[in-house]
Amino acid sequence: MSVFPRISLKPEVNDYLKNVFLNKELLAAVGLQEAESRFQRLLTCLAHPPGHTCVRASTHLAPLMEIRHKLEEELNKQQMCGASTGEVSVKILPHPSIPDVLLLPVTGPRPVQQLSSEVVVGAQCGSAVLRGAHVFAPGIMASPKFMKSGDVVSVFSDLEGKCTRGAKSFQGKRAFLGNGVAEMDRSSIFCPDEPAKGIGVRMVEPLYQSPSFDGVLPSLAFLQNLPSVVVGHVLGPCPGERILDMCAAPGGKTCHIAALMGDQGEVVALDRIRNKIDRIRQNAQTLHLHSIKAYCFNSTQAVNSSCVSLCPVHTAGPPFPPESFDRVLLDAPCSGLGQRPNMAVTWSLKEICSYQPLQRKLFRAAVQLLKKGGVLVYSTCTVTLAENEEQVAWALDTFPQLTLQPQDPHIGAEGMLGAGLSPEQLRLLQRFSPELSWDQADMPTALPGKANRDTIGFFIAKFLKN
Ligand SMILES: C[S@@+](CC[C@H](N)C(=O)[O-])C[C@H]1O[C@@H](n2cnc3c(N)ncnc32)[C@H](O)[C@@H]1O
Repeated sequence: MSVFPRISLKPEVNDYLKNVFLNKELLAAVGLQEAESRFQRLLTCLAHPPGHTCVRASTHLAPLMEIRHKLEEELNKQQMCGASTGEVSVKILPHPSIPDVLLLPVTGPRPVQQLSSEVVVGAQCGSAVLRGAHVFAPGIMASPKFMKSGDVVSVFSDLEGKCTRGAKSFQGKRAFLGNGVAEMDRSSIFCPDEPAKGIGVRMVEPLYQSPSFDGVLPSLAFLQNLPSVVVGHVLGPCPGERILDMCAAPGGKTCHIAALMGDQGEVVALDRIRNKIDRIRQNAQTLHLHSIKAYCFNSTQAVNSSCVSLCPVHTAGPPFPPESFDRVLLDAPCSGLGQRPNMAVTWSLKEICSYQPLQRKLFRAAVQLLKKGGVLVYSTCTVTLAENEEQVAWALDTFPQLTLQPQDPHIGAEGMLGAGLSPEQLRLLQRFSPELSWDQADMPTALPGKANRDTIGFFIAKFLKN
């Protein structure tokens, strides 16, 4: 049964994306029927959560199997206390080829009966609930007039952001997420004097079942999408190196890089949004990582060409002299169209298309800041050609000193046709394309086999500066 049949897009965005997936090169290679079918599968799978929860284990602090065991104990304890949404004992599997990844199955959609008492949450909160979270009070938009702690309610996601906070009911476009028990009265959730914090509704019958990780072994288990963990490994940082993470907040990849270096060396993390810098620092502290230096800075301006040899390299913050870093990660701001689950994108085509120029400005800075012989990794969590393969074609044209490099691990698909790249170049790219296997006979039905294919949409390119 398909509960959220398709992601909802503005018609102009739908047409744009359809043209991407039905581009001439791809049509010539796979034919109209297969290209159409991939696009339709994409729209369907984006609305559903991946079939697993991916945990990056802090193997710089403890061996993987010890973390796996502790996590199983904790999550099973939670279930026995009735605090979790699960019914059967939690089984955690190590990823077959990535040494710091643990996988937990997500099951669903399950048949759940809708109730008359309804709570409506924002779309972002709704996506988190579909991935195993409880409903946190700030995410609640509407609740019944007399809702008391202990009431059993059905939870819905407001797909178009049209529900006003504090509403008593909502009839707009929404999706059912499952049933839960209110942990707060309505008056506390919408208290005008003090913003509500903590769990507002504890999910007991979620449509998609997976353990809630709220506060579980925070220093040892970090929730991260599988392709994002792959990025850290592809970058391949070594102890003692100096690494730049140009768009770093909230710091998931920054912390992974520092962990892979055994916390030896320096990881410089930049982000242009001030309050997000605290998240990077908090995450670094929670994961006991000391080699991270986080700065609020616009990375398009991170190169200081006038201070080539004057500035002491390892002490100053941004801007940096050219060729300051051994490796650079550009995990670029993007249109985010690969994110799952995502039931509705309300952005206009203009917004979707606004990222390519910014990504190029950031890329120029990245190339300048990288030492000769250094590695640059470019990644996005979107599915357009304009932000992925076309950027690679532009980069290879603009910077003759860059060459594409093989990636390790390479567990996703190759790059997508449509940007004029050669078959050899496409093979060096890594695109996570859930639509290739969604609903197909060759999709493994169980973990760990399913994990590499049933991911968010994501793109990774690795360059060497010669
Ligand atoms: C895809 S998110 C990064 C996610 C992060 N790498 C992680 O793994 O946790 C992109 C980030 O780029 C930041 N950003 C956007 N424009 C920027 C700029 N000009 N300079 C620095 N950061 C920027 C955004 O604030 C956002 O946090």
